Amino acid sequence: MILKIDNISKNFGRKVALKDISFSLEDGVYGLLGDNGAGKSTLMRILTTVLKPSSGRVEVDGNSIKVLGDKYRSLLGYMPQEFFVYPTLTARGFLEYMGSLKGINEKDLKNKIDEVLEFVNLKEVANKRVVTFSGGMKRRIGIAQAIINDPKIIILDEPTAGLDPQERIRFLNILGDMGKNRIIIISTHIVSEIEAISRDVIVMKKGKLVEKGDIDTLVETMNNRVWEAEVKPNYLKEIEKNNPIIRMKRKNEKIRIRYVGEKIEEIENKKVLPTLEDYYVYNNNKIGGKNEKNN
Ligand SMILES: Nc1ncnc2c1ncn2[C@@H]1O[C@H](COP(=O)(O)OP(=O)(O)OP(=O)(O)O)[C@@H](O)[C@H]1O
Repeated sequence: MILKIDNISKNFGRKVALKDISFSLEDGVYGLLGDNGAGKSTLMRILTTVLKPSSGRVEVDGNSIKVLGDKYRSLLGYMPQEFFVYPTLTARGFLEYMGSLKGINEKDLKNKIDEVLEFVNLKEVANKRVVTFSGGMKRRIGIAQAIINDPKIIILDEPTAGLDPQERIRFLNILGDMGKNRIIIISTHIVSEIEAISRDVIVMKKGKLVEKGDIDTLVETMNNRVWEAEVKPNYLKEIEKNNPIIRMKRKNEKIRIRYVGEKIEEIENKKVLPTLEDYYVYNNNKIGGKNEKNN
């Protein structure tokens, strides 16, 4: 299946939320990265037909999703950042409701519900009301409803927010497997999650597409640009002027840092292998960061 996003723009009044976004996706898991307000949710809402674009079109295998209508929606699974659940509904009741909305017949629905409850690790609380769930449990029931119709396109808006580390790993592993014959798009602020399960990443900034590419190739561009060093705390400000700091950890009276960019000759450095986070922070800082403001 090929999902093509062709010249999509979206304005809210005078606010330009998306500007001329174009790219194509084939089966696989894609990470969608971008700072707050970059336009990730707006793009996802357009892909799920919740919002109409101001201009441009989305196609599946050459057919406009506007023309496909319900046929397209039957291929979709969507977990928004927030969703409404009737206060009286139990987890099972909610999935019955969502499953019937998605046209799953009664005979298959029970098995399907058991399967997805097992998948998201909520079988034991199947008969508890969703309003009583913790944030992480609500996230998981959101994932369950998104996948109940075995969708070919799954769109998850920050699905791991509120999950504890163990649940997060379990969830990411299964998603990786599910991407073999589906298109899965996941937005997250946690760059390492994308690296763990996606081959490709889509980077957005201020409503524009900055990059779409193979993670390994993008990360390679950071070879010889990532360093670790131990510095005195009062030297940090100096470093930050030109080199974004990725991580820091106190070590006795010094601070151990990981930074990106040109090597700072005045300190002792260790060259380290780059990650997607290094790539993201380095490039995010360059485009629209300090450098652009100075122009
Ligand atoms: N309904 C709306 N009305 C007006 N402006 C909106 C609306 N929805 C989004 N925006 C604006 O469009 C821009 C993109 O928002 P969007 O929610 O898509 O970003 P995001 O990348 O998902 O951010 P976050 O990571 O914070 O969820 C923001 O400036 C936002 O304020």
